Amino acid sequence: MQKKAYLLLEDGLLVEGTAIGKIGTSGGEICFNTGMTGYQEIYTDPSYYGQIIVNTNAHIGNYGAFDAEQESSRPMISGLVVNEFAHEFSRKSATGSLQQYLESRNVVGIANIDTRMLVRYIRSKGAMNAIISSELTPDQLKAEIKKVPSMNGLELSSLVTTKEAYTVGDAHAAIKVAVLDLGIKQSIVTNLASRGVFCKVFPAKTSFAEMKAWNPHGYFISNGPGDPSVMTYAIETVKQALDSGKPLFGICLGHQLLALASGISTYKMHHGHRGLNHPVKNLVTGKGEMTSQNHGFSVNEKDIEKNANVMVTHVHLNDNTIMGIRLKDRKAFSVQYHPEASPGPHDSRYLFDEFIEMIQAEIAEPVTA
Ligand SMILES: NC(=O)CC[C@H](N)C(=O)O
Repeated sequence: MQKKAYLLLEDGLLVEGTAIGKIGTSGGEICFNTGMTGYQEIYTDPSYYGQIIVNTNAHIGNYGAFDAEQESSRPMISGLVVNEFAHEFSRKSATGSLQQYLESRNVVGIANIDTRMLVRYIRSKGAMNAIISSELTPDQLKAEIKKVPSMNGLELSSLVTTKEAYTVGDAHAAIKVAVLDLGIKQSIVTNLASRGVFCKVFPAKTSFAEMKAWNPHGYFISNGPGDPSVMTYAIETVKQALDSGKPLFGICLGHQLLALASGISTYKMHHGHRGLNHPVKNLVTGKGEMTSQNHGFSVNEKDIEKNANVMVTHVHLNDNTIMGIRLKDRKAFSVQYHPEASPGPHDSRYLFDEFIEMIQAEIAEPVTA
């Protein structure tokens, strides 16, 4: 017999389903991802820390779990909501079932939920907190959900960043990049290292001076969870990295921090973008890209209009939100979406090449002091 579970939303919507993963109670901000594949990469993306994920794909778990398909060492999500959950899996290389994977890693989930209804609900009401439980009554949950912190104003990177700095790639490579880990996805580092970059990944609160002492040719600012506007320590690091004149590239949270360091504010979106087929237009080349996205905050369009030093390079074709910026007086650029796309289409991987070309140009003709 499957155990009963409840999902309660902050505004009082209560839905009943069946327990998956670990028996327990867990709260967070509820958001949905429309990707049809790549569930394990999504659950282990540290940008999702503090969030309950609704997978819109109707079947989840069919291909089991596989150790190599992780974006970090463990699932980072606060909970999981699915429609039909596959307890059986059909892939030879799988290391186990998704149920075993979630249970052994303490992820609380709920299945047999009308996810289509739920997504339409979140889309109309906006982002909000939720709680899942396979042990508490609906009345107990009403008290419990009040303890879940709001994503607005929440700093989370320091909870998911690496404790110690580490290196990835060939130590004799011609290019060295200092990576600020605010909750980085492994495939971002892999994308840099596979292009011949020697990376040193630093903990979130590392001072700029410490990163500079390693003598990198460029700086990379990673993705990560939480509200960028309260990350004063990281905004300061980005400002100093910009002042150094060395090339800088930011992805997602790193993009938001480049904007904040340039005097442009960020805001919480109504319900965010999370999926694998978000259409983006590159305004420089005029080309379209299908992109992988996962963000709930965005860079303020109005502030950009007032800042002559910031050029918009990419926009979202569904809602015109800012998807990429470049500074006119610095070798610095960033995108709101995920060019490493794990999971997702590989249309935007050229951005890693552009970063490397920028570094090569700087090495050939340094403009830095
Ligand atoms: N993937 C990310 O880096 C997410 C950035 C930020 N936490 C947001 O939700 O917008």
